Amino acid sequence: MNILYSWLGKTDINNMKKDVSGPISVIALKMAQPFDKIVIVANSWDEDWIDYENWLKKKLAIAHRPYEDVSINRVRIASPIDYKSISDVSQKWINKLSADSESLYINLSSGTPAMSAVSVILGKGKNNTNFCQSREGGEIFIDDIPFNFVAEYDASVARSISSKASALPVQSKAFKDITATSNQMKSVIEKAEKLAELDLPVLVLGETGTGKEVISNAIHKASNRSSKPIKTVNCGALPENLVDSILFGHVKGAFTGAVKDHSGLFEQADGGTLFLDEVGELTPDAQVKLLRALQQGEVTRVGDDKSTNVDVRVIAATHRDLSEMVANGEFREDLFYRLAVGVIEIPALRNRMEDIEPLTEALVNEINSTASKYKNYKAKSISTKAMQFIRSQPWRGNVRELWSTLNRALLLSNNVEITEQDIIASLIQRTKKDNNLDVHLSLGDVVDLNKIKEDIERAYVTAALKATGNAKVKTAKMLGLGVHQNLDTLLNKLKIELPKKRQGKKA
Ligand SMILES: Nc1ncnc2c1ncn2[C@@H]1O[C@H](COP(=O)(O)OP(=O)(O)OP(=O)(O)O)[C@@H](O)[C@H]1O
Repeated sequence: MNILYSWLGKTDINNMKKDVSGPISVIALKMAQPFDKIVIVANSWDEDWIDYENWLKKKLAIAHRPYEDVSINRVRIASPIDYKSISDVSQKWINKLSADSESLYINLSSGTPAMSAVSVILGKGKNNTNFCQSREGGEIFIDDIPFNFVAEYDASVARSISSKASALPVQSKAFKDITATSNQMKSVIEKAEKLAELDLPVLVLGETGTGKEVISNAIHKASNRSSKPIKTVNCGALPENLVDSILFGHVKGAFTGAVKDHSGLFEQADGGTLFLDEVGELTPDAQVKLLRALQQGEVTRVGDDKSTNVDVRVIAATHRDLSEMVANGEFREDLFYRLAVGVIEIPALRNRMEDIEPLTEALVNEINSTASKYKNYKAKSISTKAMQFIRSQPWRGNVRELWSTLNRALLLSNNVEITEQDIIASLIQRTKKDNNLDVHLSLGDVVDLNKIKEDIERAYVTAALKATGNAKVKTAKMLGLGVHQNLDTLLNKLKIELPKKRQGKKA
């Protein structure tokens, strides 16, 4: 039996809508030997599946090819660039289809580069797999990928096992200071440990203060490059006229002020790691320069006429949504795919509540130990009520905000046991500026202003109650309502009921 296996691509759908052949249909209709079965896997565009399947069947029937056994199968992946979930799905399908067929053809033209890469790696491990692609204009060709992945893989497994045996303690040590009690954070560390071993670019995502730099440094420390430097550059702070010089270096006399030869960060990180912090802030011009250096693996100092080869692993981090920036044309797609080979997403602290208490304890120990050098400093601990309060806070600035709040509380309070009040006094007061609504209305629009007002009131009252643990006086103060009776009026209007206070057991 001849089987065709493919991801469903956007081009396939778009072309179907124009009744024009796309990658899958070109291969299905033009391959010398017809397919007995066509298996398509997809994770989106559900609404078009039936149309697509019917359209393909019709085209096959017209061409007198088998058309009954065409199916689109739902698969779940974390994202179109998430290698782990793509590999899980592909492994299942490729194993099954390879066992069911004499010849399994895998279409590499549909789907994302990550999907094709995984298909090639998995398909190369089977003896009955062929890879095919289609070119614009309807031509198809069979790809003979002349590379023995299996032999290469065996050799690399042997290398990795021997390096693991000698490097294991170093690796776990690199991550040991990172508090990770929640399951979310445990899987972040697990992924980071795996990626540390593989010499691949890594993109670390997460809100500000979640620990992106800490994880990136640990990845470097746990990697085979740990004996070489990790160099950090804050891309948001790169002066536009000095980007080239900072990243690639310059020679004496290249510009006014270039009084001696200077190596750039790429050369300084040679053999090691370059950490590009806030990579989403790179200007378009700097993105082009960076991409070129990564593609060519060489850099040229400003004012020099020869280039130097560099061997640098790049770890990039950002709090911005890079995929959205790519979609909006603010970040180059080719650079994105180069950086986002391994992707780690660090969740916000408020979404991993189990970490708050152990983190607080670890940070308190660290602050106590640093402050022990002050003559009159006494080691502090956190009271149960203060810990409860800490757990109830949203920590919008994540671990960094928690750290600075604790630092202020421990250094400034005279209490050996830190109270809830000490923590409240140490919180940075944020003034909320949420009044800058940019509203546009067109003639004929109808707006229910009362409903909008009520939704806003409900959202703020609920959030404030959560933050204060339902304490009415504090909530009223937080919302600028004055006396707590005003809060009661608002709660009645919004029909929000507070949980009944527990009565103490009578003796
Ligand atoms: N899981 C953790 N365990 C212990 N300390 C942590 C953890 N996560 C973060 N920290 C501490 O929190 C602070 C902020 O971390 P880091 O600078 O890595 O955050 P970031 O995400 O890179 O922030 P930004 O986006 O603002 O650059 C640091 O002092 C770091 O040591």
